Amino acid sequence: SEAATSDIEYPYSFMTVDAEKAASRTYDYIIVGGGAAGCPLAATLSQHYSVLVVERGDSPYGNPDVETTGGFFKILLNADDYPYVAQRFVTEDGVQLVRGRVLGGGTAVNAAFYSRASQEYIRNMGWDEKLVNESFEWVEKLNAFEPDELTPWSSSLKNGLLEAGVLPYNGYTVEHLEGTKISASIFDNNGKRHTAADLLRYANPDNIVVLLNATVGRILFNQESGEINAVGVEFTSDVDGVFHNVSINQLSQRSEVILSAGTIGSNQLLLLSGIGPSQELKELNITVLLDLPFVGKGISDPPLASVNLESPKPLPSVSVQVAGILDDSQLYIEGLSYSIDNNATNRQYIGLIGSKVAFPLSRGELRINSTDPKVTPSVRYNYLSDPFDLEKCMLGVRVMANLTATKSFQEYKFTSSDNSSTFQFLGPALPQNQSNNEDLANFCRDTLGSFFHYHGGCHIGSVVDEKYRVNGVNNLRVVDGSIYKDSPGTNPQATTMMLGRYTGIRIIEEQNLYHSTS
Ligand SMILES: Cc1cc2nc3c(=O)[nH]c(=O)nc-3n(C[C@H](O)[C@H](O)[C@H](O)COP(=O)(O)OP(=O)(O)OC[C@H]3O[C@@H](n4cnc5c(N)ncnc54)[C@H](O)[C@@H]3O)c2cc1C
Repeated sequence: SEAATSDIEYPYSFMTVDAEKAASRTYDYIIVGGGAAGCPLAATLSQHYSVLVVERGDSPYGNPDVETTGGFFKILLNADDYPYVAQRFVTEDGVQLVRGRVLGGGTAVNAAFYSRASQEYIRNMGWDEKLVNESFEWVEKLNAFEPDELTPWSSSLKNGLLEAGVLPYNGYTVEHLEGTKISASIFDNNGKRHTAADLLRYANPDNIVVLLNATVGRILFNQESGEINAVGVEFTSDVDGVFHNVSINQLSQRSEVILSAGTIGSNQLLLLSGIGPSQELKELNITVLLDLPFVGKGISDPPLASVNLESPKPLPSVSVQVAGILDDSQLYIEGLSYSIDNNATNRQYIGLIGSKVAFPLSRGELRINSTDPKVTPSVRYNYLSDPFDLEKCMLGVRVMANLTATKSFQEYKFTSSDNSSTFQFLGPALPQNQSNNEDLANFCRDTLGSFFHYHGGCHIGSVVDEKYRVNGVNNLRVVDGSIYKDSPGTNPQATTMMLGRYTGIRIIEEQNLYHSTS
């Protein structure tokens, strides 16, 4: 399919595909990637500084796959052909994942569940709790909606969790609370998705340019008196097909390039720019700018075990509305329903229950094996390699078995001619005997998947400092899910959008401090 052309009307006056024009001036901040973190960060910085966002994907607005609830499943099925809104990749472990390739990033292609990280996580990140709360509220004003009703599958899940003892019942809340809760969705009650791109409504339109269909290939630097300074980025535009360079305002000492290209994209861009483990870079003939051995190391993705039950009655396709949080927040039980078109007359309705190990100890690594920024690097998460993760996964399978044994799930059984009723599974059946550890472990391995909450690789300390500035380089920060060593536990988008806003405010504060002391 064709890339966007300049005559498409965008809802924001500052969105453009005119690469030449966008690159013809300098900016205080160049943000690479307009995803969950990049959009709120850009909107916030534009209140005081000039900002360019360079996003490889197109606009999410007017795209029914992005904007409607049913689109989510289509995205998962169709994620492949360039330049579709999602890009499929398969990890070295063999798990199929996708990445957003559209303004809004993951928030434009995800399962929409909106839930804040726990107070404990916020404290462990060293974040200021007051500013965190204000930043969450800022996001939620535009992007978080209380569902006015639960769909049949979500109701069964909620009631089943309560019957199975995942207590207390916390009702509707965006807070992280142990027990069973309904949380917000980034779909509103008319079924319209609100991506992180909506947070650009907060931007100062005179101070921001959002360039679409433009893929950054590397960061540009100058080196003076032994210092490495980021000065801009090089990108290619899908519209004019040529390379462009764009620079930060080098007269201002505080201008920066900020990577918000997501866990895969930000690690990849550091490596493509010569910042990373020197041996790996040399193997690809990339000139080493800075040997930073931990770039791409320690990445992680919470493993998921799941069961797919066929439903005897139609179920609407819906994303996640309910979560059971248990075992000291180590386990998250969530579910959704979808349908499969077998042929014109036969539609299969499926309810999925997934159990996620929230804080896995297994770690992996990301390596580039191509110098083409459009090619997803090779990633290995080593899912379930740590015995702790397997143990937690097995516990999750027991919970799912208890859940399906509750009254609330009996209506999903099929009755046979001899009047016996059984579940029909799409994929592996839940183990019959929950005390057989081997069966439980096999179920974890056979159904191994992901809710796409992968993160890490630019960890605080080893790659970036506590303000997310890349160690050993001036004017370069990373602000997105790649800074998380541990996952936010819950589904990460709320925390990552909050992080964009939070860091924007922090940068403005740093600048004010700088101006008032200089
Ligand atoms: C299928 C799926 C379902 C999910 N379900 C949920 C859910 O229900 N709830 C939840 O909380 N979270 C969910 N998530 C996770 C959540 O969406 C992500 O954690 C979050 O979007 C990550 O934010 P980020 O800012 O780190 O990266 P992203 O949001 O991925 O943003 C990165 C952006 O950078 C752009 N980019 C990358 N490389 C380049 C480059 N070289 N040049 C220019 N631009 C570039 C990308 O196109 C993208 O727009 C899901 C994710 C997926 C993929």
